[in-house]
This record gives sequence, C-alpha cells and structure tokens, in this order.
Amino acid sequence: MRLHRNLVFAVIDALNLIFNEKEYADKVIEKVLRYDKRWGSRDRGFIAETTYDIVRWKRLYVEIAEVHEPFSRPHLFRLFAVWCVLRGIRLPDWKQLENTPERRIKGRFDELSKIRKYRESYPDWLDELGESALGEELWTKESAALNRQAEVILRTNTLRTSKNTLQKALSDEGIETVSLPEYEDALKLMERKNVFTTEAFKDGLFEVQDASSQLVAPFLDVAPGQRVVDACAGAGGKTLHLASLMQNKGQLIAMDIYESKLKKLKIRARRNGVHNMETRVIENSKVVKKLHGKADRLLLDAPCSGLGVIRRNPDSKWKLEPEFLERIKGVQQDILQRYSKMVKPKGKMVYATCSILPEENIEQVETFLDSEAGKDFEFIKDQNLFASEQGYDGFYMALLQKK
Ligand SMILES: C[S@@+](CC[C@H](N)C(=O)[O-])C[C@H]1O[C@@H](n2cnc3c(N)ncnc32)[C@H](O)[C@@H]1O
Repeated sequence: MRLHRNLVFAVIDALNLIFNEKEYADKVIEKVLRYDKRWGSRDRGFIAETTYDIVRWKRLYVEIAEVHEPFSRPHLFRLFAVWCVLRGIRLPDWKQLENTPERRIKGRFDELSKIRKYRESYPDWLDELGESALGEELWTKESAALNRQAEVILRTNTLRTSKNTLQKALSDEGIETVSLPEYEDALKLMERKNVFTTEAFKDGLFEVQDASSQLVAPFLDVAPGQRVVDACAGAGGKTLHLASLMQNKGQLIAMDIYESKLKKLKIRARRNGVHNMETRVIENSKVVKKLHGKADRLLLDAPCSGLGVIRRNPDSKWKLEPEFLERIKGVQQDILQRYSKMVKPKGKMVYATCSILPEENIEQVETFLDSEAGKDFEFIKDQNLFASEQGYDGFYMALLQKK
C-alpha cells in the first residue's frame, strides 16, 4: 500500500480532534471527509478505517509508541507509525516518520500482547469489569470480538418489498449481498459500500440495522391491529421494524425524551411507507400516564453503556466512565418502573439493551420483578447475544407479560 500524504494528514487531524479535543469519532470523520471533494471512495475508506483502527487500538499503540496525552503532532505521527509497522506497511521517507524504531515496535507488541488489557486495548477498569461480570473465558473472547470491524447488515422493509426482490434490486445497482438465513429480513453486504446513495435506499426498501438488533422487535410478539408503544424510540431503528411486523395496521406510538430524534424518525418513517405511527415527546410524566393500562405491547429499548456495540463505536472504550454506568443503571430501573404501567393486563413488554453486562440486563429485570411495580409481571424468556458467539452486536432482551 502506498501512503498519500494528504490522506495521512487527514487521519492525524482526525486523531487530534478525537483524542485531544474529545470530539466524537463519527462526527470528526464526517468533518474530515469534507476536506477534499475529489477524494474517491478508497481515499475516504482509508481515512475512516485508519482513524477508527487507531482509536480502537489506542491503549496498545500508546504503550508501544511510548507517548502520552495530550498528544503532540509528532506523537500522533508515532501512533500512526505503529499502525503502519504492525500492518506491514512500508514507511515512506517523510520527515514525520524518520527514525521509526521498527524492530522495537514489533518487540513491544509481542511483549504487550501477553496481557489482555493491552492486547485487546481496554482501560483497566473496563477490563476488570468485563472479567468480573462475564468470567475470564467469555470476556477474553468477547473483548477480542468487540474489536473486529462490524459488517454492514441491512433489514428488508417488508412493507415495500421482499428479501429476494431487494437482493436483486441492490445487485442491479452493483451492491452484492448474502442472505442471513437465521435472520428473517437480513442481508449482509459482501463488500463495505455506501448504500445510502442507492435508489433502493431512497425508495425505502431497506434500513441499515445490525443482525442482533433485528431480533428485538420480533421478540415482542407483535401482531397487526395492536396498540404498540416504543417508549425509547430514538431515531426509530426498531420502531420501523415494529411497523413492518404490524403490516401498518393498528397503532404504533413512538416516544423519546428528545424531539430531535423523533423528527429523524418521522423522515425515516415517510421513506419506509409507515402510516400507523405517531410520535410523542416525553416532556413530563403526564405523557406516560395517559397511556397507563393501554398498550398491548411495550418496547423499552433502554439507554445503556453501549458495551455491546463497541465494534461500531470504538471510542466509547475511552469515553465511557464508571460514574456514567451507575447513572444509566438508575435511568434503566426508573424506565422499567414508570413505563411498565402502560402495559394492559395480559399485555407484553420487552426490556432490551445493547449492553453485555448482567447489571444492566437480567439484574435490572430481577430488581423490577421484585419491586411493587413488577409484581404484576411474569418473566417469559430472555436472550443474551454476544459478538463472540453470534458474530454481531452484543444485545440483551427480556420478554415479560402482565398478569
Ligand atoms: C438505545 S437508544 C434507542 C435506540 C432506538 N430504539 C433504535 O432502535 O434506533 C435509547 C433511547 O432512549 C432515550 N431515552 C433516554 N432516557 C429516556 C427516558 N427517560 N425516557 C425515554 N427515552 C429515554 C434516548 O434518547 C435514546 O434515544
């Protein structure tokens, strides 16, 4: 691979914004990719993937490069040099990469790879938490699996098309996919490509949605004609799936505390041809109280640590803090306690997170079931999904039924 100076400089700029200015990696990459309109898809891919790689392996590379935060520009180049050496990329004779100690880098890598928190590049607290929560064997596998780049998975919008027809339409636009047989509506891209510019996307034939995430809406056991509430809808990845399963029949109420997210959902719903959905901003407790005892089905896709989706958000390894985890656990229990009242007798509810920690998952469900608000509910089943087992995002879902 030949390195192009302007692309590498863009990576260094991105790393500076992410590591030193603490900006979000996805936003930074969007910004940096706007530097030069002439960059093609390979150039853009290089910038995005190299930046994400160095973010993912930050701790390991910092130890190898013997640099420290805040990183000066020469130190950012040293991190980049480590990336090149470990990938077997020949270093160009640029001033910034002069005197790179290639043998020492390889030696340090071999030495540090014996210790999981360096090899898999996690902060001490997170590595310790992962091991104590999941046990050594599972965490060792999971911490590695969460470092693999996520594949692009699509969910067929069955309101508009079928999986086979979509596969053909995409192929006609030069996008080859394989069907994932265990996931009813899922297609996997054979090669990473921008699917958002395709006619198939503009026509609302699919949404990009991880395979694990595609299991959540079906877990709720919805049927056309029901009243279904999605109380933490966000921009609505799962709301749109619920609408498909309901075949646009019945009433789908999407709620969130942020109006801006629900606005995005409305745009997506229009593209998807969803007609049975309305959005409600949770501005106060009245919005929830109005629906007490009214929902046949309730989805609580709760805010969480996001530990199951590190593959797509590698900078969350460095942004997440123990205090946030404690705070979000409080929010999760509050959501279970207050929102579960919307379920009608014999109605069902799914509590889901994109976390792999029992303290955000089964333990929250147990606390709820032991409480006054939970005494009317029965536990039906739950499922833990791990990147190291299924190969997709880490998720948790529990199905409960009101007596
Ligand atoms: C995991 S995300 C939802 C993702 C979304 N369901 C999807 O499939 O795309 C959690 C959502 O909960 C929302 N949220 C946070 N606190 C909340 C609360 N107290 N009540 C309702 N929603 C809340 C967040 O704004 C966020 O959109």
